[in-house]
Amino acid sequence: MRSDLDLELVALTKRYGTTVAVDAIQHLFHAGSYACLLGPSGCGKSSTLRMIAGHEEVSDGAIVLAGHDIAHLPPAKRGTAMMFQNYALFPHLSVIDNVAFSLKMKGVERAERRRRAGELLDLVHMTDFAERLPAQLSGGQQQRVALARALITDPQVLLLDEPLSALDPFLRVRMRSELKKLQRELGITFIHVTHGQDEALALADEIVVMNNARIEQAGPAREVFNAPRTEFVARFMGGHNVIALPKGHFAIRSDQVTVTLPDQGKLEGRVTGLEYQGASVALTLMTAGDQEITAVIPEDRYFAKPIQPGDGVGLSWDDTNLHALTA
Ligand SMILES: Nc1ncnc2c1ncn2[C@@H]1O[C@H](COP(=O)(O)OP(=O)(O)OP(=O)(O)O)[C@@H](O)[C@H]1O
Repeated sequence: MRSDLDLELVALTKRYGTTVAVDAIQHLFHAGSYACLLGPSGCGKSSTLRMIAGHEEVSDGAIVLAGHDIAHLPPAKRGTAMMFQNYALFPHLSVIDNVAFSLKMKGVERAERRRRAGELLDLVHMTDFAERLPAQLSGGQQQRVALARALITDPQVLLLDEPLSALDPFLRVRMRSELKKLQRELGITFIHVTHGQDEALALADEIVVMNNARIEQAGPAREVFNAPRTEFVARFMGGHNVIALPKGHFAIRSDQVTVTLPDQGKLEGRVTGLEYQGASVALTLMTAGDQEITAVIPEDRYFAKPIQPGDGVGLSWDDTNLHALTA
């Protein structure tokens, strides 16, 4: 259902000289949703985000927020705010002055901007650090300050460029659940750029997969993971095999491939590799037709009847789990 605060990209294009970084993309971000722009390095994610923020000029197309084309407005007038990868805090300003900065630029008087900044610091649990300088904070704390600073303008859309990439893996997982919680509490649209599939699956209501300057597939996280439409999406999301069958190319999840006795499968193969993964075991198999297939088996099932590299096996699946690929 469309709402007044949706954000729509209409044939949005970015060219740098002869390089087309974003090629006439079309997309509707529903108001209040958490969207992840996902794709490999160089696919055009950051250029898209920066155009929405107003930090990159639009070559062609429109960016419609709340019914108005904001593509040519200055960043502060768009109803969007951006949180940068390196947080971009002012090193000489205290935490609270960093957060209040954009209100100062707008001419809001000191008492009011400190009150508002205090509220935002409370929201991100950083009240106790209000008078510190950014250099006296950990990476995770700096990130909270950067979030508060972006949110102080009351944006309808918060844009986050790889917000978790500077954090260590443990903190990354913790901060990602905090981001999700914050988005739910605020009820505004978050658009989060990442090249991490796990991050996108964990956070997004909607995943927008980009490849070569275009949107390859967009939809709810579960749908994009379970029903990839192209070979690129199947491989990039991971956890899938792409197999060529007489009727065409199909994706099937590795945990939906079963290993049988050699003459009982749909395809015959040989085990070429074996990886213990804790809860499961990943078997790499080469079919008679030279296709590499991975089967992920629960570890108890594997150890009840272990098979070894070199063993001949059959491979089977439920045909309803095959997803036809269009490219
Ligand atoms: N300022 C620029 N001048 C020229 N080309 C650029 C510029 N910025 C980006 N590009 C090119 O545009 C394409 C898309 O870049 P972009 O940064 O949007 O991709 P990305 O998906 O965000 O990549 P990454 O994950 O590495 O940040 C790339 O081919 C890149 O080299």
